Amino acid sequence: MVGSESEKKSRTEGKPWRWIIIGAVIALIVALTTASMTTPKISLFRHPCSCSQKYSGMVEDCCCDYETVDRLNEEVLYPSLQDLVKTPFFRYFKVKLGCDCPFWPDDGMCHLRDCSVCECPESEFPKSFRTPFHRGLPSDDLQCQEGKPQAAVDRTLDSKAFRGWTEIDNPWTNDDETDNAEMTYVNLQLNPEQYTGYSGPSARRIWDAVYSENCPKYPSEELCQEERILYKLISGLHSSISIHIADRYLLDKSKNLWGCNATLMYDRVLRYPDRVRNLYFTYLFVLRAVMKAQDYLEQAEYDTGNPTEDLKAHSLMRQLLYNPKLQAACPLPFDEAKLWKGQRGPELKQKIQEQFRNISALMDCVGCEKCRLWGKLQVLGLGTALKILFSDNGWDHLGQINLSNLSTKWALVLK
Ligand SMILES: Cc1cc2nc3c(=O)[nH]c(=O)nc-3n(C[C@H](O)[C@H](O)[C@H](O)COP(=O)(O)OP(=O)(O)OC[C@H]3O[C@@H](n4cnc5c(N)ncnc54)[C@H](O)[C@@H]3O)c2cc1C
Repeated sequence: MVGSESEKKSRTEGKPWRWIIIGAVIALIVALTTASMTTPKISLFRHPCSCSQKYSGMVEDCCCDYETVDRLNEEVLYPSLQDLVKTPFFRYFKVKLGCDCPFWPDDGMCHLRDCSVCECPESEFPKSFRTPFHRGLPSDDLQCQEGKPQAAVDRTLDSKAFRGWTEIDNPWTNDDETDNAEMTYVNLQLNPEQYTGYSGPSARRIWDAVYSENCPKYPSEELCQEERILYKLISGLHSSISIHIADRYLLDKSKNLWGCNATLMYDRVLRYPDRVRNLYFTYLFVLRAVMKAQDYLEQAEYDTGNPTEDLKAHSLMRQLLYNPKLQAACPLPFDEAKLWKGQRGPELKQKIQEQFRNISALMDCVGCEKCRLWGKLQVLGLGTALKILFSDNGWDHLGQINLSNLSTKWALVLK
């Protein structure tokens, strides 16, 4: 999978691939917060075959150009998000990790979540997973986990002072987040998005369902702008997932050596310009949601029970929201006011909302716990961005919402 040394070198020279990580910025700020926001030194623009293609001009359907996105990401968003995601407010994510797949409950995949949380026979379960603070890779003999042992989520929480989140409802997503009995907290810093070994029919089935049933392939003459946007959001998310897999790849299992798999990154994303463009699109869409929610994010309470860290989170958030470079260079990353205008507007919105809810529900069918965690987090981030941008009652309506998990989700998108 990994290319030759010279090939790899040529692919790793040049600009850092930082913007990608922010790409999901709005899965929002949530994805942001994670350790997965490392800085792969892959050059998007000087790849030997991708035709040293430099992306230029306006990002399609957006109001900002490629060069500006690259610059803002490198100078403002990426560094800010790196700090933000480490604060307790952003690093804890409340999630229902149970596998309640509503579409094909009997395909034998859903029991896998239990494997990773310890219903495997003791002999099958890596010892390292029983040690609360273990972070390395356990031996590779976990029979009942789809993917590999590294697919299991580390549920260690490192702060006793942490207060916990109040949940909110979102018409764009499927989860009932008020069902506390089934929710669990995860420290995202301990569970970076990375290669897990999850692939094959189960993974393929999810992606097929996402695209074919809920979000038809683009380009298609029959797609209107709103449908095209849904497709691009999902494709951008898919690119982001593939890039994270490539960025933190298990290069040598016997040595537990992790690093960037440049070949995989190229094969899955960089060689397809539309996948790269869709990543930029998703990035700007999420960024617009963050900027639209500026007042809300500024006034929100960042309260995890750790005053010093919470103050820091608030201050970092303010620095990000009021960054003069950001305001000047890209004041309106995406113009949501153009959408849902035609006669079919309300009907179309309902349809797309339902499709996105289906995609959200599909995350419960992902047969690898860590992939499910990140899939849910990022879809939640996108769902939050959709809610911010397309709420019927306008953004003020969201003033009643408790920020806690909302911002976590945003962080994800922004990652
Ligand atoms: C929600 C979810 C989360 C996942 N998280 C992880 C993870 O954290 N770690 C991990 O190791 N694995 C993860 N996986 C599995 C991973 O996404 C791949 O499915 C797996 O690595 C197999 O890859 P593949 O080469 O078969 O292509 P896949 O990525 O499975 O793609 C399937 C098909 O979709 C199309 N496609 C691919 N990319 C795009 C795009 N950007 N836009 C439009 N179409 C596209 C192509 O036709 C491709 O053949 C996840 C899967 C899902 C469904």
